[in-house]
Amino acid sequence: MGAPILVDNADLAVKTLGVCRIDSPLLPLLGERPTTQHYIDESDKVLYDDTALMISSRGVALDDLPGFEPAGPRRKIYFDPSKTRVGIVTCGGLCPGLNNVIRGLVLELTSHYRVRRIFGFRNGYQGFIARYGHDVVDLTPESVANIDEDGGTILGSSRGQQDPAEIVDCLSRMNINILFVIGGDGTLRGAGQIAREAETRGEKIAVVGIPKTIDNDIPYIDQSFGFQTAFGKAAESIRVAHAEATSAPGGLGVVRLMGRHSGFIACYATLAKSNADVVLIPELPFKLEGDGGLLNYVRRRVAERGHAVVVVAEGAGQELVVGQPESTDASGNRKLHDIGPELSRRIKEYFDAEGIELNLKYIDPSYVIRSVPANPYDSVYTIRLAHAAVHAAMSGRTEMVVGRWRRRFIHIPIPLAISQRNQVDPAGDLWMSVLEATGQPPRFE
Ligand SMILES: Nc1ncnc2c1ncn2[C@@H]1O[C@H](COP(=O)(O)OP(=O)(O)OP(=O)(O)O)[C@@H](O)[C@H]1O
Ligand SMILES: O=P(O)(O)OC[C@H]1O[C@](O)(CO)[C@@H](O)[C@@H]1O
Ligand SMILES: [Mg+2]
Repeated sequence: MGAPILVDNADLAVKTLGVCRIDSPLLPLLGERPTTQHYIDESDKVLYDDTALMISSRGVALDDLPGFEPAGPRRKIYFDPSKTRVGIVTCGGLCPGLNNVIRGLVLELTSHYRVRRIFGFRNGYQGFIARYGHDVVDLTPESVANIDEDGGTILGSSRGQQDPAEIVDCLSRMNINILFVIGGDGTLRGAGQIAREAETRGEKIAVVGIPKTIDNDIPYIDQSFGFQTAFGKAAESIRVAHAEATSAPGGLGVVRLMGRHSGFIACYATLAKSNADVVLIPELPFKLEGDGGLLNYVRRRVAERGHAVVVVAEGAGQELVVGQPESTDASGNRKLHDIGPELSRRIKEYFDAEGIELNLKYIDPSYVIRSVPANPYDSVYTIRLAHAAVHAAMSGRTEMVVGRWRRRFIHIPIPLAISQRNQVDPAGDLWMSVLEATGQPPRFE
């Protein structure tokens, strides 16, 4: 049986604004380097398939094998640096490393390419829209020098739909040639619209994204920046919950972590601090009642060990919260019901009804995990993504994001990056590791 063919070369082709005629200022650094494990030449590609079955199922010649365009500096670039004007914007929820990306972009643009004008647009896509009255910020090596020491984003962020035509009007008025967009799936949808609006008008504006998501829900990326910092911080809450639970009779810690549609934070935080007994993720519905239900399992676990810790991702068990109104945020994302308190209430009720002592401590680190500065791993990762984004934009790539696929830095067309959501695969080895670490059954049903 052949493996399914997921994408082909047409899906992976990145748009360019035109022929590159200008020698890159980085040329002296580039030399003649062959592709190795540590470097990939611009003429090469990073293969999409990496198993023999996937490759053989295509029945194609090597040239036709789908491969991502590698990131990195090009020998020829599209934009003349001395005349290039750049914009940077951050949108959506916070993520560790946003300031690192801004800093990395500014330093690479100025130090190597000698770009002179870089504008920071304030408060997400609102920053382009005149009626909001947000000033633009001049970004210089001096103004970004130490911003990586702080969480958040010096530019501010926002949610809420803005008109791509108005955004392109603004970019044209300001003669901006390159726009760097740092944001999640919604932001990248917006970035795609901006790139296409510019294209329709015949404007040569490169729109390059740096995908941001603590939920790690953007596909075709090994892991998103800030994710490691976020789950590391989340793991501290699991440790706290465990300490509380083990220090009281009938101790139970319930930890609610972010993750709307993807349970990666819950899984990784649990594996990082493997003393949770149960992990609940949005990808796997669960039943509370009955022999195979969660309540019975938690009761048994507390009886056997004297304590237990339950980790629940915010998008898990939404169907269990009834009678609350449905709503959306400014960007149209569904606002989730708060599963943490509801789950705690149901567990308490159950233990009360069974007449079993319970000392439940509820912990929700909430925004703490995403507003902290990037850890050293994410600091390295963000600066490398920023470098890759600058090289891509200067060479005229557009409607694309930078990413890392199997440890290689690559270019991903925006339509592909927003084509689906990255989720924990209940049949995959990550979830298997979670089951191994917690000892919980594969399903509560
Ligand atoms: N479907 C869409 N089409 C065009 N633009 C969008 C769309 N969804 C969101 N946007 C734009 O992207 C911005 C950010 O979107 P959103 O609030 O969904 O955050 P996000 O980028 O997905 O990040 P997060 O991971 O925090 O949700 C919004 O200000 C909005 O203008
Ligand atoms: O409260 P806010 O800022 O709208 O964002 C909350 C959401 O943003 C995220 O952190 C993603 O950016 C989700 O995990 C969370 O549900
Ligand atoms: Mg989103």
